[in-house]
Amino acid sequence: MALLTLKDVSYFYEGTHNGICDISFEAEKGDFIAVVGKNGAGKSTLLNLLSGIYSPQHGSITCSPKLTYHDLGISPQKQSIDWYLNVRDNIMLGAVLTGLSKKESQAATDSISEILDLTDFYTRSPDSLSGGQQQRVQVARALVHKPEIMILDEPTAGLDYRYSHGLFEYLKEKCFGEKKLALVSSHDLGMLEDYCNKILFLNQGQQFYFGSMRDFLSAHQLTREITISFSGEMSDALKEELIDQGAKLEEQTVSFIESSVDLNCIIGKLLAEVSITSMGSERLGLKEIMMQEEATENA
Ligand SMILES: Nc1ncnc2c1ncn2[C@@H]1O[C@H](COP(=O)(O)OP(=O)(O)OP(=O)(O)O)[C@@H](O)[C@H]1O
Repeated sequence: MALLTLKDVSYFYEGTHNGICDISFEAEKGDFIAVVGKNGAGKSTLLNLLSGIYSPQHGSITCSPKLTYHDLGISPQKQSIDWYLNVRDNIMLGAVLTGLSKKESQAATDSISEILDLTDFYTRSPDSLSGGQQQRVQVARALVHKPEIMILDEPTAGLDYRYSHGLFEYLKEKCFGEKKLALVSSHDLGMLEDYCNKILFLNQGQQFYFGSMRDFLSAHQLTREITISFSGEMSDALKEELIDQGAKLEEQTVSFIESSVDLNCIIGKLLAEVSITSMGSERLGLKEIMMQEEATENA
């Protein structure tokens, strides 16, 4: 049973063709959804619609059972910290505004602050913190009241590896353990690939794919990336030919997507000029798949 249903949702910024068009999907309790797409694909527009910041100009967004604003935890891309409050009060405000008592709010603030390692900054003003520390305050404020639906727009922006992983571990536990729903955009595709069970892939405001992350990856991982290492000097003509065929050339390696070239032909041409020292292949990651799909779609 879907918790959140989007049907043909469109939104365009006034006087432009920019925005999102005909987005439809159903999200269930326990889903941890990666919202991906390159710059300008429409991720923030969609997340702002889900957050209620914008209203659809066409189509509908419904929740079943009906939830209130307090069931949402929202961390927008643009920072929304109250600069005149200290760190502790900023986070606590997120709890108090959802109707928790002062005592409950204090306990909830301590709990999320422990997880995001913010207790040492409690009395500090947000503008005395680093960008990554401010981002953690904003995320803590969005999550402090343990919302049913978490809408996080680039929550790991500015976070180092340790905090990004800590946050994704927390979200994983909330989604898969406590059956809450999270929709998260990020340019850290490796992290999304590792943690999320579903993916919404937007391209130029359109829905390119929505479904299981595993299915999306395995449908594309039939192709592999081949990397050939060589010694010797390659002629400029061969370099140009390889690049024309979509190969990536580095110092002494050439790599390309298996399905996009005639492998025997490339090996023949390489052997005519250089010595091949090793050859390996790797399954494509989410990043390579998206780059490949966007290139095909936009060609
Ligand atoms: N306030 C605005 N007025 C007009 N156009 C806008 C506005 N905000 C965004 N857009 C345009 O709408 C499209 C979608 O933007 P959006 O911010 O949703 O993309 P995004 O996928 O979140 O990108 P990014 O990865 O860069 O954050 C883009 O073409 C963008 O230029």
